[in-house]
Amino acid sequence: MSDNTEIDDTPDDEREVTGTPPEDDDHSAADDAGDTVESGGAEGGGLDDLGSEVEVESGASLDDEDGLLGGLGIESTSDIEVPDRLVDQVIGQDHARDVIKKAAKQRRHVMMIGSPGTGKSMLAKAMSQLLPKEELQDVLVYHNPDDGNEPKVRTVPAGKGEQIVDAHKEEARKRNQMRTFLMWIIIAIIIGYALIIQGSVLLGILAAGVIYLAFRYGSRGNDSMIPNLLVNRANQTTAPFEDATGAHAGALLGDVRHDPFQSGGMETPSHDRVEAGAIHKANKGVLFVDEINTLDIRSQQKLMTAIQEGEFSITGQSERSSGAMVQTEPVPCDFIMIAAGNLDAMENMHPALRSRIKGYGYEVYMDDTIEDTPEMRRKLTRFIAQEVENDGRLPHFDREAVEEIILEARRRAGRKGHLTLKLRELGGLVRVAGDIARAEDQDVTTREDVLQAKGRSRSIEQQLADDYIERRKDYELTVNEGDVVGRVNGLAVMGEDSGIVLPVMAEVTPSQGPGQVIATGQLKEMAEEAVQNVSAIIKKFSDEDISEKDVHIQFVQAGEGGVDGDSASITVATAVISALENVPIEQNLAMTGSLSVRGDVLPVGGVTHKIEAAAKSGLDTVIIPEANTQDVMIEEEYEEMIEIVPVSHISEVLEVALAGEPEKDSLVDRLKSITGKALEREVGQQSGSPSPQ
Ligand SMILES: Nc1ncnc2c1ncn2[C@@H]1O[C@H](COP(=O)(O)OP(=O)(O)OP(=O)(O)O)[C@@H](O)[C@H]1O
Repeated sequence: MSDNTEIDDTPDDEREVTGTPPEDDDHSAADDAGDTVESGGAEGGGLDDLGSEVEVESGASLDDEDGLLGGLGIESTSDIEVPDRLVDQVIGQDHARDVIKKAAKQRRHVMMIGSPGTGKSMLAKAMSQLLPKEELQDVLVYHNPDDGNEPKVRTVPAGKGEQIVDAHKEEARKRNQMRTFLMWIIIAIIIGYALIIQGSVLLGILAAGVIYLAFRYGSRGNDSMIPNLLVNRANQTTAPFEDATGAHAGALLGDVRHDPFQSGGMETPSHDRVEAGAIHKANKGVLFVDEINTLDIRSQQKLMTAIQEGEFSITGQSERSSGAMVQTEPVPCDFIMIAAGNLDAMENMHPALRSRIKGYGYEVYMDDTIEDTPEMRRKLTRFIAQEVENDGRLPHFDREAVEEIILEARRRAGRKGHLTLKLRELGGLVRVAGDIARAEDQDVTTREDVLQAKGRSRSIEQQLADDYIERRKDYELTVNEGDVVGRVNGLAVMGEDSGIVLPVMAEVTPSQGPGQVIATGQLKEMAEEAVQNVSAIIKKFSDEDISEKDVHIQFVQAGEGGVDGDSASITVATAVISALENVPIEQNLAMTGSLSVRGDVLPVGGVTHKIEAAAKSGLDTVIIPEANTQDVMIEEEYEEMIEIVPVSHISEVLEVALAGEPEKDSLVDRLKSITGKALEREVGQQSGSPSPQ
């Protein structure tokens, strides 16, 4: 199979998978051959062909589309042929891939916004492979005899530059040979004259020295005729790809080196000190700038000029250097720019540069996840093959190892029915697993290796979170049994992929003046909002008005972890109700959820990691928002350890979390007896807003 192979874009539910490759007269392999720019949105790899090309394992049927490998009948990833073109190696990101193909054809700029490791620079590189390499040019800088500080710039077809420089060098060499020959003749004559006619050896040596120096420095002029090959595109197999991420002005826009001698015959001619910037090296190719907002504003402005003009003179970037005196004629920089970054990058980039890209190009948002279909699982299998082949040293993965990686891709998606597209990180797992197998001299990487790799390739946050959980156990800080008034085990996330138990304590005291919410640190705002939201509910169901009391909230050891948004607001509300009513809370449970003013429990992020943290901390029940149930993808080992209770209303939270029976007619009693919908209605009426249907 090659990049020219048949491509199956048919949706899974429409395609019948059989042992023979699907036939498609309109899209034959020959159609794709030689297609440099447009592939009609098709993707290479032809994974659906695999069943016919590789031996199908007994029992592994291609009709088994629900299998983890999407029905692929392979024994290991070595049975998969990796497409040659980078654009065909991209997994998912269909929109971005189509845009790249279109933009390559139309020579448009592209802005790609999205999470790290989702394939932005890979696509940019892929674009450079789609551009015609016939247009590539070499750039030469020549000495300008009229103005030494304004070197001349000339372009020639790729490969010609070297020939021109060689020809000049040869000419200079011949001229130097002639001069040297002449010099020695003159020296011989002078020495002969001094010895024979004048009879003075000293005079002869002095005269010879003077002549030698005169010839030596006089001949330097010859070198100044040799042009400087600023951009050399000889032997280039694709259009250039230049990564200017984090480049300082000189590396981006070109520079002229300082010359300490500057005059007196020792100086280096200015054209020889000119250095190309990434914008010039990217001429006729792709300039990729990640985190574009980190470029200083001056560089962004100049980049904009370069985009507009398609050429940009090179000058010394340091004002105090002699290079600043030099400014070349305009140097071509006709590149396609791919600006990348996360959402912040977009907000902080120079508005004129942004509008330039917007006006003359495309903007793409990269996907973090993709729907989990048999087709995608087949592609993920190919991804593993790609990573193994690109590394060059790793053993291929057997079926079970591939299955384990696909399960991990599901887990990392954090969304039911999806697979992660943060493939750099997943590729990291593939490499660690492969390294483990290699260290053991295995022929293939097995499921065991992947499981070991998962343990080893934990992020810093995961390691910190586990350490934190262990330390809390050591100091017996995690309370996981009995019941306590005003204390609730909350849950928080650390980084992107780990959770911790974050207890919240509340105390309600009479206030001297108007009541306040007293909480410290960055969580103060969230605590205040949570208390405000719960106060409407409390007011409705009791004679208490907590706005007349001081509510103290403490996030125990919150400095060690983070709370995302308001994901601890049901925790705060429960702790406040418990403290106010003096009703204890079960300590064997933890909770996460966001509280609305009407008492609804709204979805939050990182539930899987939070649930796992609760299990690791020895808790046996966890309350999560009902809307998050579809996101739960905890590891098998935790499934037995913890019961997950989905809730949609604060009344259900209290039902589960409060210990013992509340006093008749108390706030808690009333709250517990009311269903979510009824409470919604009552609070809705109280606040004068219509209740939802
Ligand atoms: N969609 C994808 N398809 C195939 N491989 C991918 C994809 N996304 C990432 N990878 C793998 O991850 C590696 C890193 O991806 P890449 O550098 O393109 O990410 P990025 O989005 O540019 O990230 P960053 O913004 O951090 O530079 C790639 O070389 C490739 O191995």
